[in-house]
Amino acid sequence: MIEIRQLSQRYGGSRILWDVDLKIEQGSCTCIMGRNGVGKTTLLKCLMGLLPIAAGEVLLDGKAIQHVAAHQRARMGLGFVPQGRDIFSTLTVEENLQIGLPCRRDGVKKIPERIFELFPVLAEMLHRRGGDLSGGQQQQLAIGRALVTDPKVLVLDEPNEGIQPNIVSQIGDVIMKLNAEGLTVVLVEQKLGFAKRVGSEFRLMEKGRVVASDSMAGLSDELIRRHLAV
Ligand SMILES: Nc1ncnc2c1ncn2[C@@H]1O[C@H](COP(=O)(O)OP(=O)(O)OP(=O)(O)O)[C@@H](O)[C@H]1O
Repeated sequence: MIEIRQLSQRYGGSRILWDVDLKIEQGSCTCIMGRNGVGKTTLLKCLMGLLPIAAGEVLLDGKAIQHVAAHQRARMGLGFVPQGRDIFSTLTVEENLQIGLPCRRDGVKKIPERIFELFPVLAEMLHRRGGDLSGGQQQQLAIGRALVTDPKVLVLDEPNEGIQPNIVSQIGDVIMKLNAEGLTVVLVEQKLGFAKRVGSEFRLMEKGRVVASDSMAGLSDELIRRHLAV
């Protein structure tokens, strides 16, 4: 479904991603893991078209999209929940959700009820300003906003960073439910327990390269010790 081939990326003079090869299978929940600074966020931004790439290919359903603009990738079915959430703090919850509507391929102009079934708190807070929500509520709003686009793939960058445990657990439930319904999920995740709970696949990064790829059951103690332990 998604294939990244020989992708390289640099910030100015420093090279961040080195010949990254990565496959994401349709219907999987793939966790991209690795220590701080190995290039996980940079890789997601390259996938989403938010950063230019120096070399390589990004394919969605066999079609090369590395030159396609970010807003068009959203229309093609890539939904993104960025690190830090990027909620519009002066807009209401409803307005934040409506931002996703123009990306829909089916022309639906109303926020689907499903979003409020998944995250009831968003219905309760509909007319509050985004900036007035707690961190956990903002994260639910960011996921809701991505789901409003009706994505084929939901891409999340550390959705649990700085969030209280009961909301982390709710977010995990929602991700697993959506994945069980067929939504492909790509997730940058540092929390090992969460990754093991929701993920079906892992991709391990070290110094700008993917160094191990397998089903989650194959994430051995040795790989954890070598590439994840701090
Ligand atoms: N805008 C930028 N300009 C220059 N260097 C950057 C920029 N953004 C990130 N970097 C550097 O690129 C490298 C990879 O960063 P990236 O954020 O992709 O890693 P990460 O694995 O997502 O880390 P974290 O888990 O801390 O978010 C780091 O060395 C970082 O300092």
